[in-house]
Amino acid sequence: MIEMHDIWKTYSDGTHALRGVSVQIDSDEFVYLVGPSGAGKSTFMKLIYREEVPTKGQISVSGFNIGKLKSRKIPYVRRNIGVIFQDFRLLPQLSVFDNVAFAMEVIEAPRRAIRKRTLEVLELVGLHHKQASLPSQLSGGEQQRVSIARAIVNNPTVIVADEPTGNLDPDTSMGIMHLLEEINYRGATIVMATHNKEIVNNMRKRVIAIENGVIVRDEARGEYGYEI
Ligand SMILES: Nc1ncnc2c1ncn2[C@@H]1O[C@H](COP(=O)(O)OP(=O)(O)OP(=O)(O)O)[C@@H](O)[C@H]1O
Repeated sequence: MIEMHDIWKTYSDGTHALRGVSVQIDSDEFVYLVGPSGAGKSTFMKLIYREEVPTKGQISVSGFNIGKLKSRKIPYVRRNIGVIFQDFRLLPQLSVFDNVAFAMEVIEAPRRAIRKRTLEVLELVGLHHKQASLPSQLSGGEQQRVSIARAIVNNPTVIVADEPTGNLDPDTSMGIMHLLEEINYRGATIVMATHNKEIVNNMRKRVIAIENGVIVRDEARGEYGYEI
């Protein structure tokens, strides 16, 4: 569960990226975050995975008041949140297996558990057979599936995806969406920022629209609602 109460985010140059956002997202939800460029979507997501802290207001994720978290607790909370980016952000010198395993190594999981779980999530994303490849040897869709495997390997309760299909063609994008649906079905909350009208209109889910740092629309089975 994610709760924001009167969240304001003002960057150091005075930009008001979010202006009084209040929202509740339940544990089983899949939410699309839409809105024009510069509306505040990435900022909304960064507050969830604690890349940024709010200037004002309260935010809690899975019961943690993450705006006011003690620094020693940050790694513990972060492992409960998987993040997926448009540009994949894989480590180019590491194999597919090691890119995924790395996320478990940093939390000091036991070696055998790392091997078992890494192979399990690579199977889930359909890349078991590519475990020894380098990211540069994969297609864009395959690289995104590795980044999804990395995001879910520690069993997070929340997945934040910022334009996950932004660099992918329509067919590959649908494959990624089905994978995210499966992960949601298995119990993770998913918040996904997107400019992809077809996906939002074809896979009807809750849509939260942000404009100018304010939530202007919040619909249970919403539409994209913008022309581009
Ligand atoms: N680190 C920063 N310092 C100053 N201003 C920032 C910073 N990050 C974002 N902004 C500004 O905050 C506002 C919201 O940006 P944000 O990245 O959240 O928008 P967005 O909706 O994700 O846009 P896009 O769809 O283009 O990714 C914009 O005006 C942006 O220029």
